[in-house]
Amino acid sequence: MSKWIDISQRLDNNMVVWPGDTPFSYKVSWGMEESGSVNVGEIRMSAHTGTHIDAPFHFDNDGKRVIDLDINLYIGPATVIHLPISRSIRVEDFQGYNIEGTTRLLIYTGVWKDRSVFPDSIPHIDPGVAAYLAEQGVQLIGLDLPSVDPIESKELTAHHELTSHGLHILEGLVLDNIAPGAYELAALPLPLVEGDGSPVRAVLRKKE
Ligand SMILES: N[C@@H](CC(=O)c1ccccc1NC=O)C(=O)O
Ligand SMILES: [Zn+2]
Ligand SMILES: [Zn+2]
Repeated sequence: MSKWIDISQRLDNNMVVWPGDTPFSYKVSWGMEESGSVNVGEIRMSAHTGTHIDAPFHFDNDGKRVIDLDINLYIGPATVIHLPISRSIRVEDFQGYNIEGTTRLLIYTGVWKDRSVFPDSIPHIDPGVAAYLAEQGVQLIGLDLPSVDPIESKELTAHHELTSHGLHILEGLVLDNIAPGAYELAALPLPLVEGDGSPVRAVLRKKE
């Protein structure tokens, strides 16, 4: 059996987050000295920090919360493809890949090179891609980018289109050292009852 590979961003107090969003912070709020026995940490973060999933409630007041999402989509066979492009991701870009029957599709763009700076422009998912991928059987799309829409977008067209075609969104992956191919994925959200998103520990294992 090959080993599990971590494809998650590390969570530390210096990491970059969406412009204007809650900075990530971990601190020991109840230390050994005070408690007499243990260190107890406190985490403060946005649900859209680092490697995370979106729940439809993020962009739709009537949308599903994290607890309502089917956990089966976040574990299982996944295909990694490389689309090293800085323009938008279009239906044509998937020609030449056999993704038919792929439930979980992870896309490496390699565009977000310097992780110490939040990108001011990213390739977004073009209209039409959601319908095409849904037709191929894709139910989860993951990218090495902080969003599937342009950073400045307020309409979040791709988020809405993907969701209306039954595709679940996984963002902020680290796919730098991952060759294209067939893998197993695990990227489970936390059981956040009201969550609009959730951090995940995303891992991949090469299929034998
Ligand atoms: N759509 C992005 C997050 C996002 O749009 C956002 C995150 C935190 C604070 C503001 C945001 N968007 C504001 O227009 C995401 O899916 O993670
Ligand atoms: Zn998000
Ligand atoms: Zn998103």
